[in-house]
Amino acid sequence: MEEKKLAFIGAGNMSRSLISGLIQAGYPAHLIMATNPSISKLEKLAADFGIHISQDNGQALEWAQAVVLAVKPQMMASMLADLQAQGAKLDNTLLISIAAGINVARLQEMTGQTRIIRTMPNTPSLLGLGMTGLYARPNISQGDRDYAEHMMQAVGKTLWVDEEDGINHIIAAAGSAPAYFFLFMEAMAAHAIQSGFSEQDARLLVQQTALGAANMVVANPDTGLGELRAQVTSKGGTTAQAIAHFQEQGLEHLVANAMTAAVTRARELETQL
Ligand SMILES: NC(=O)C1=CN([C@@H]2O[C@H](COP(=O)(O)OP(=O)(O)OC[C@H]3O[C@@H](n4cnc5c(N)ncnc54)[C@H](O)[C@@H]3O)[C@@H](O)[C@H]2O)C=CC1
Ligand SMILES: O=C(O)[C@@H]1CCC=N1
Repeated sequence: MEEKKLAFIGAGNMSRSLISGLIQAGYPAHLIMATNPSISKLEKLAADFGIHISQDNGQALEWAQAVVLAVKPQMMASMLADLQAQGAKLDNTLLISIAAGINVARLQEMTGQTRIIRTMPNTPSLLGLGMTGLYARPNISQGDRDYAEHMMQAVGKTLWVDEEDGINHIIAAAGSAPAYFFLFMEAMAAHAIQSGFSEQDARLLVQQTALGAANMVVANPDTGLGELRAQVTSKGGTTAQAIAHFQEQGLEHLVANAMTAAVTRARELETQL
């Protein structure tokens, strides 16, 4: 991929995931910078990955050819206003936002520029197993689209959406979704512990099964998810009882409602931030 000088503004969980994935994929550390108000996270990033660090967003902007906007959505407006008050110029930089709930129109207002790509990654990017949605308006060049796509492909899979609201559905299906699986695993592990397993053994049982199930899905692209489930579910057996219980309790409905709640919140943020 093209190797631009790339700055991450906001050195939190998601920046760490992306930086780690990029370094593992061979992106040169000397072409990456991260900024944060507090030094501790920065020092850890520098120690772990050998990247440049700075507490000065203006310095990062001056240095970088592409900038990942990775602060919390609620911090974005003030962070960008501070930058502009310092006299920082945003015009010549490709801006790649990973923030939930801030649309391109709002980012244009906040930055006074239009070279913006909106993305929605997720934390498994840390391991190169991310899933990222991307959206760009028609004004964005193919070169900039390719750069953002290749950057995210270095840390996982990518999917472009044609309509910006598609990003909100990516949030529900991928950005927020690792947490759904963690919640499910937490519930399973808690019950396994109640059944007498040690914490360590409960975690082993759950994590190895989740890993195996995910790999079964990946290894069998032509087999439907329902079919994979059916292969585990012997007629009159134990799985059938568990699945029947999930279905009687409305699991599908619950999942759909939870995903809708994530989309609703993303849209709500878009009107507030
Ligand atoms: N955590 C996740 O799974 C995902 C998060 N996102 C988006 O990524 C963004 C960051 O989320 P997280 O990494 O989870 O949050 P985080 O809170 O871990 O990281 C944000 C970082 O920004 C720093 N920060 C605050 N003000 C700053 C400023 N003025 N200049 C520079 N840095 C500043 C904070 O100190 C913090 O380290 C959010 O906009 C979120 O919507 C997107 C996809 C997934
Ligand atoms: O919870 C959030 O708002 C962010 C966006 C997707 C994952 N974390």
